[in-house]
Amino acid sequence: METLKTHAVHGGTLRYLRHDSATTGTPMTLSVFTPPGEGPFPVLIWLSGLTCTEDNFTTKAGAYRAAAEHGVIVVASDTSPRGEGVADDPAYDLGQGAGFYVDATQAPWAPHFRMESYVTGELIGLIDAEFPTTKARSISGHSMGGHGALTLALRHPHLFRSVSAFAPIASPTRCPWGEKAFAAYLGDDREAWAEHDAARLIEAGVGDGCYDDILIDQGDADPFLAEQLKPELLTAAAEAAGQTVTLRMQPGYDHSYFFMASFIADHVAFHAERLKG
Ligand SMILES: N[C@@H](CCC(=O)N[C@@H](CSC=O)C(=O)NCC(=O)O)C(=O)O
Repeated sequence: METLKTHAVHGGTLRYLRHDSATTGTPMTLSVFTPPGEGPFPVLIWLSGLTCTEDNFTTKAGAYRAAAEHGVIVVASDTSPRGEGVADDPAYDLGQGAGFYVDATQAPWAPHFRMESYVTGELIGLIDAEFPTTKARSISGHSMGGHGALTLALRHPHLFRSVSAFAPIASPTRCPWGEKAFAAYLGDDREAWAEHDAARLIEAGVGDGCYDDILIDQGDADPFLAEQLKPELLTAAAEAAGQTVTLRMQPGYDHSYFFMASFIADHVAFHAERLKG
């Protein structure tokens, strides 16, 4: 891994890094915060939303004071492969910056858009190899990244101790962002789509019993709430399946990183409690 920049923050160290990914076949960038001390430390993986790189969370979420206090490494991934030879779309909700944390099966996306394998395989392996980790890890994310955190945690429960999300796309098979991306990346077979839909996975009992609670914060002034995010589909599925989900509707908050900065410390504490047990 190549270190691009290093900053001291809250007594720890923040690094911006780049590596050549065998999974996506492209260079991938990320940031890693290590708390003060020698470690080993547990890890929180963060997945961002549409249009983001690793930088949005790193500069705007204000997560590192809490991460330093709790002794947690925080890793922020990019949201897709990028580069001149990588397929793209002019719209903000498809292609580069919009990888949706699935492995694409369709042309022209399939060769590089392999974000599920990247996060659950190569990224996690690299972090454990290069940083002083306990090998215990949790996952969280925002919007498209909230969908990614929930689905990767449900589909790979052996990898994660806990999962939380901010304003996640709760059921991508039932909203315009998800329908567009899944049709492009996964093709016409809606049964294949359901395997990457958090509400439908919970409904089907996937990940059953693996997480004692799933913490979700959602702003009630979020402009995407009714059309794209639909947290009620997640809570209905959870109730039917007997999965505890704590959905906190936060009055007056929108979809921005100001919302996340307001509650990120609660999420770090939620994960730290489960990572240390
Ligand atoms: N450009 C779009 C909306 C883009 C947007 O709001 N992106 C969100 C994530 S949305 C779901 O995945 C985001 O995190 N943006 C980056 C930031 O730093 O705020 C539009 O104009 O509608």
